[in-house]
Amino acid sequence: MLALQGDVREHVAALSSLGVAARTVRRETELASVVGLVLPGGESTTIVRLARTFGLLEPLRARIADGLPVLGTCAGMILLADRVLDGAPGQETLGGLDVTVRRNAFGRQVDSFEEDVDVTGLDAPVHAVFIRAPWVESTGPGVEVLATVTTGPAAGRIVMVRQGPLMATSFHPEVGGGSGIHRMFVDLVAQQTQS
Ligand SMILES: NC(=O)CC[C@H](N)C(=O)O
Repeated sequence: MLALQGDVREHVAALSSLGVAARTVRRETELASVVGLVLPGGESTTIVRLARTFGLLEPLRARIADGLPVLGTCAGMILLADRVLDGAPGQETLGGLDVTVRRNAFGRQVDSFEEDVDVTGLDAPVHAVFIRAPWVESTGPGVEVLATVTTGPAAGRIVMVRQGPLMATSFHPEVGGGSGIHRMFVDLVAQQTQS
C-alpha cells in the first residue's frame, strides 16, 4: 500500500476484510519486499511530488517495469497511466499502463457521483464511487477494458482497465464498493507470484 497521501486506511481495511494484512510503503526498503502494490485515490500531483521527496519515484518505476502487480484507484489510475490529458502543467506519472487518461474528466456538474457498474470477471455489479475521477480516454492494444459507465452524460466512458499485472479503476472500490475489486487484485497477485 503506497502510503504517501490519499485514502490509505480505506484500502487497508478492504484488504483486511479479505484476510490480507497490507503493509504500508513509504521507503525504498519497504517497496523492495512487496509482491503487489495499491496506489490509492488522493491527489496525483501530490503523490508524485512526495514520491520524489522520499526517493521512491525511480524505484517505483523500476518495479512496475519489472512486472510488479499494481492496483491504481482514481489518482492511482492517473499515476499508472502513460499519458495524461488535462493534467497539471508538466504533470508526471509513474507510467506502465498503455492508456491515456483524462484527469477530472467528469466535469464540474457531476464531479462526484455513484453508479453500479458491471465489471468483467465479477458476478455482482460494483457500487462505484467517483470523486473528481479520471476516465480512460483511449487504450493501447494490450489493454483490456473491464468496466464502462452505462448511464448519464458519461455513458460509454472507460472506468476500469487491466494490462497484464496492472489494474486501474477511475472509481474508489475502497469506499462502499464491497470487496470484489480487491479480491480480483489479490487473485492477480497470487497468479503472478506463482508464475
Ligand atoms: N479522488 C481522486 O483520487 C481524485 C484524483 C484527483 N482529481 C487527481 O487528479 O489526482
